[in-house]
Amino acid sequence: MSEDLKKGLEGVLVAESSLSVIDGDAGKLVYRGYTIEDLATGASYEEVLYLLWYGHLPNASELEEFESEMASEREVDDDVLTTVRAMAESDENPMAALRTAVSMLSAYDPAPEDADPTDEAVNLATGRRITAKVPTLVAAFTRIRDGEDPIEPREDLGHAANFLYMLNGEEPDDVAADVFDQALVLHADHGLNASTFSAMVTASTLSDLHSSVTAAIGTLKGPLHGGANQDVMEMLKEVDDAERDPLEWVKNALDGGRRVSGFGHRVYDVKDPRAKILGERSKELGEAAGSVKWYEMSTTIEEYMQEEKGLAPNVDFYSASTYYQMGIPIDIFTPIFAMSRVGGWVAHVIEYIEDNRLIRPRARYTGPSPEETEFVPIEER
Ligand SMILES: CC(=O)SCCNC(=O)CCNC(=O)[C@H](O)C(C)(C)COP(=O)(O)OP(=O)(O)OC[C@H]1O[C@@H](n2cnc3c(N)ncnc32)[C@H](O)[C@@H]1OP(=O)(O)O
Ligand SMILES: O=C([O-])CC(=O)C(=O)O
Repeated sequence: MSEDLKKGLEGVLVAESSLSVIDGDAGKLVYRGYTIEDLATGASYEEVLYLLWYGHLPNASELEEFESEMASEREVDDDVLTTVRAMAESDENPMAALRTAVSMLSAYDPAPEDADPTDEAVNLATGRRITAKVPTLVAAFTRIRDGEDPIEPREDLGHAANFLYMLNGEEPDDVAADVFDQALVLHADHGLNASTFSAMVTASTLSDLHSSVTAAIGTLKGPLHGGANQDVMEMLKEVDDAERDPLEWVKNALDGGRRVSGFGHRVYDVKDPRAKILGERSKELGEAAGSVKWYEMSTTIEEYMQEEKGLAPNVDFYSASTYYQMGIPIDIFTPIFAMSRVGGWVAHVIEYIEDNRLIRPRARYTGPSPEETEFVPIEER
């Protein structure tokens, strides 16, 4: 075995996957053969879930049946809502609350306790239930935290529109529902990103799907991964509130050795194709509201980061101002990412464990050898 050390597993191939592929030089993303641009403009989040989970785009009747199955699974048990309330009232971090709530869902899930963890039909049904319930958990947490009562899901709305309805208490207009649905499509899958890999590591021990998704949520939470969308908006707000020059803020951050959230990527060397689409949405939302200040601030920073650091924006950079202009609270930007990516986590787990092998890399040992140490019993230390 080669002793080459690949810190952060950069470039290491660990699995085969037919789910999504990234061309990091050209800035292209494809789900099962379909470009992200075609899917973002032509397919709903439910269609993309179907594509990822069942291997092909649904026809009209397949989609209708799938949408109604998903919609019928949205409600969560009262015990789970009680725990969500306790976490919201004690101001728990929204991603931590989501991680706990998803873990708790398993206690109320109808899948048999002794189900074979590699049973695809069981995993598809469980994955569908988890994916259907995540928006209900996020909306309930946010409303309770903001001093409002949670709103029950509706079955007659699509996945995106129903979430906005549960969040705001009123049906979204078509523009809001479309922009949000598109954001869900764009975030659904992205190769072996850290949270997906985390889900796969858990699944590879033949653990259960709730455990995999719980592990993935914990991984997505970090600021180097999904947590960056919240950090981007906090940066833009800080600059705006203090009426500072955005470039002065960015230079200061870089001079202080800090990273600018929303820039850089392990796989893309050029602008993330999702950032291109979300940038357009951010601009359109600004134009509709009569001010493109968030978009302009973002493009100013983008140009500077590209010229000075050679770093291009990733998906989190423009999702931030898109969500903000839709009135979504900043600290649920990352739970919204999870709401979409759960589809990808489920798909990768099912794909990987079909031909499972325990994921277990090695570390190069740099500690002392037994010749360099002498064991001393505790009473003599
Ligand atoms: C959905 C997603 O997960 S997209 C990514 C979201 N995360 C962020 O936006 C956080 C900011 N970005 C980053 O921290 C990184 O670009 C990552 C974590 C996304 C990718 O990291 P890696 O591929 O491991 O690159 P690595 O961390 O080795 O960085 C390479 C160099 O670029 C620099 N760099 C990378 N990103 C940034 C950034 N956003 N701001 C400033 N410098 C950066 C690093 O400091 C490093 O410089 P050095 O070689 O002089 O030390
Ligand atoms: O692929 C990655 O490393 C991070 C990312 O953009 C994503 O998960 O969407």
